[in-house]
Amino acid sequence: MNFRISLIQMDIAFGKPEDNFQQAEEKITAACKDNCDIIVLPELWSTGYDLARLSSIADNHAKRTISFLSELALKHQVHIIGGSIANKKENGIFNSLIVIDKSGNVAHTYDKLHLFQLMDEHLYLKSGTSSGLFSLEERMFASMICYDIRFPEWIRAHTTKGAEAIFVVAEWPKPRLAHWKSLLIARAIENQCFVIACNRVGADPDNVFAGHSMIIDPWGEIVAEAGEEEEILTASVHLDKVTEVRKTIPIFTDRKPEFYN
Ligand SMILES: NC(=O)CCC(=O)C(=O)O
Repeated sequence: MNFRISLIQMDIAFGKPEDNFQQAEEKITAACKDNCDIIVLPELWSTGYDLARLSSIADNHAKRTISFLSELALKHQVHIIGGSIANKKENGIFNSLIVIDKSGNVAHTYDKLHLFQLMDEHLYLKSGTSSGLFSLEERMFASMICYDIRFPEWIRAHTTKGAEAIFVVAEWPKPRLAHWKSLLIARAIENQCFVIACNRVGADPDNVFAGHSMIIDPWGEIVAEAGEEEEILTASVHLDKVTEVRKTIPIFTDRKPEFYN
């Protein structure tokens, strides 16, 4: 099975949801002209890391985001991995990834598990408790948010349950670009799965972001890689490659989890 996937590598207006909703709509509409099956947005795409103002700009129970993305998904008949957004719930604000299927329904939500202290997430956000596992068109995937890629055991917990591709949404800063690339390639090789990673570009008051969104195949080869400017990166992903690589080097049958703790 093939999916044509478009990553929206965008700049994000700091703390300005109105501007970001408008540009997300324009970019999703542009990506859909290229006949993609799945669209991916970056982390915290509607607010950026304006954490100090989240109590006034976070989306209340993700209502606005869900209705906005559902309408676009239905209109263009496209699945949307809706990046992540600041999601205000009764018990705090979460960094929530939302997947909308092409019928406009919420297929999955995942609240970021590992909060990134270097960017103060632990001071403003609550850590999630949900799994990243989800399915679209009867294929299993996993969702991860940025810092999560530094936790191989968390990603492994999803590939042992059948995930064939990992979607990563990110606001990854430029000084650690080498880590971004190496970690994504390592996660693809060790899990023999596709890694589909959408980062942002531009800057906020504290960071300059790296871009270099990429799609990596289960052999660790880069299928497509963006530069450091705004871009819609589109490529086809052939999921049969996962089975092929897992047959060639059968790590999932050779592993000995009983020795790992
Ligand atoms: N937004 C994030 O989680 C950033 C993670 C990051 O920069 C890292 O080095 O890890």
